[in-house]
Amino acid sequence: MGVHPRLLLRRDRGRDHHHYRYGDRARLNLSTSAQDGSLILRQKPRGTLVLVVGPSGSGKDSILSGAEAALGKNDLFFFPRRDITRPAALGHEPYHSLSLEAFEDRRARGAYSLSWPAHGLWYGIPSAIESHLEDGRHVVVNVSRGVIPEVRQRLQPARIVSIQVPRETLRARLKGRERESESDIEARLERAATFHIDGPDVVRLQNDSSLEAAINTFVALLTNLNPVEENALAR
Ligand SMILES: Nc1ncnc2c1ncn2[C@@H]1O[C@H](COP(=O)(O)OP(=O)(O)O)[C@@H](O)[C@H]1O
Ligand SMILES: O=P(O)(O)OC[C@H]1O[C@H](OP(=O)(O)OP(=O)(O)O)[C@H](O)[C@@H]1O
Repeated sequence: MGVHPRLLLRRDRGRDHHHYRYGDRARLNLSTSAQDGSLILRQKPRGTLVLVVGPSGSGKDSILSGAEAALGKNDLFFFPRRDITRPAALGHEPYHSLSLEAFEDRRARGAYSLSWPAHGLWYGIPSAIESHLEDGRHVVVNVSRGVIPEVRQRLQPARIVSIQVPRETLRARLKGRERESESDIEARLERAATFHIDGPDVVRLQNDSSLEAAINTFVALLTNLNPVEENALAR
């Protein structure tokens, strides 16, 4: 005999509707009709995990921060803070700075949904994103291109927004940012060419003209997210 998943019932922060969950994927919303008081049962879609990826200096943080300014107060979206083993307040991304020891401890205790090393640092995305996704909220975050396979396996539906910038523009932007040394900049330019990102869940976003134009395109994409058909991903 097969094992049936548990049916979970929870009231959503005092609001006038309930969520039912059956197994990992099926979520049902039960609410009351304002017109005649009848009960309405709807399937609630899981939120999409939006990965902003691209080489160092391509504008990930700038585009994310513009989108957060536009949508951060909208309850349909969640923009998590990353944990980074980098000293505090280097650059404009509002991250949570911590020591390598503290990071390893948190990682061992399951505090991160995703984590990776890059540029001599460790990065972590808090595991809280998973309950936001389950609640139907879209989670938007800057990650390494290296975590894409894991996300495709474990955290569907996902959308990968790949930021595109010509190499010489990248070099000029990294110099202008004044966060890294010359040799760090060269290493980041080398790394820029090491990933090839493709698939039906990938959207390419050019950031070679004004930042405002790129932010507007990204915000339009976020407000029109449609899940990619799962069978398209399996191909
Ligand atoms: N469209 C753009 N035009 C001009 N400068 C930009 C543009 N997008 C980003 N920048 C600048 O380029 C630098 C790198 O951007 P940043 O957002 O830090 O990139 P990333 O997070 O991908 O490393 C920053 O100094 C930023 O202000
Ligand atoms: O594996 P890659 O795709 O090359 O990415 C490496 C790292 O670079 C980015 O971080 P961060 O925003 O701190 O660095 P950046 O500002 O220099 O891009 C990205 O979020 C990864 O953590």
